[in-house]
Amino acid sequence: MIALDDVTLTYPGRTGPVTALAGTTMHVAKGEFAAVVGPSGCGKSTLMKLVTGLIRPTAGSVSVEGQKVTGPVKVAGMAFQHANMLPWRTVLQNVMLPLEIVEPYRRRFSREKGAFRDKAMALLNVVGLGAFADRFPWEMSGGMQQRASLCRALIHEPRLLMLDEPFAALDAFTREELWGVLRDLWQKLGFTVILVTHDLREAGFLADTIHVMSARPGRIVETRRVPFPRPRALDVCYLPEFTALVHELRNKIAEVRQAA
Ligand SMILES: Nc1ncnc2c1ncn2[C@@H]1O[C@H](COP(=O)(O)OP(=O)(O)OP(=O)(O)O)[C@@H](O)[C@H]1O
Repeated sequence: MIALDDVTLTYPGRTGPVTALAGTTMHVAKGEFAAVVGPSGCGKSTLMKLVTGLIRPTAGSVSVEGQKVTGPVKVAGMAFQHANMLPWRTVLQNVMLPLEIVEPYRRRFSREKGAFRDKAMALLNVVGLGAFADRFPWEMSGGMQQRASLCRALIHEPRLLMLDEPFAALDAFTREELWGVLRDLWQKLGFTVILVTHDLREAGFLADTIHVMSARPGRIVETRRVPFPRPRALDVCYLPEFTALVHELRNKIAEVRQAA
């Protein structure tokens, strides 16, 4: 579904060119949950921008669903570390926002507002926010806002969900709660995911495949399949095999940081 082949990305930079990625190759199958981990500044966000078509590769190719990426990718939904809810809109209105912007929903919006509203409410119910639809974001906790942000990313039924450290700003308990929310949404809706994270336990719990990047200029130095069967419960994180996986990933990242 997603293919990066031998991708190089060089930013012009204010004090001279900065090569963020060099020779990056990564493939993600349809419906797969992929995680990308690596040292700080290795180009993870750059990789996300390339897949969503916000920037073009300097060399190599990026394709989504067999189509070369040449501009913003319509099949993708996105969520980031900060929920970035619009404070003057209620939670429900925030979740419905993409339907006012993204075609083909945009042209149908005024006619089908009732049906769209039902769709947004259904998603809010899945993430446990049904009763909070008419609240404003500033009346809710960070975890609740991040749940709403996942709904907003999924409201236009994207086939690809791009997540750039979506839970990094949350406390450990809320983060684990949200892992469960994301796991359930993914199992129910079947989209493909690329999750950028610094949290190796998060990657191990959620992903089918974990791609480890080298220090800048980033490339994928290892791809690990996560062997734990699904559906996964949080208990999986306490298995010795899980701890061993996290250790191996941590060692690999330490190694690539030292090599930089
Ligand atoms: N617009 C830009 N111009 C110049 N350099 C940039 C630009 N954007 C990113 N970079 C540089 O490219 C490298 C990769 O950046 P990127 O944000 O993709 O890394 P990252 O892995 O997401 O970082 P982090 O883990 O800290 O979030 C960094 O060294 C960064 O300083």
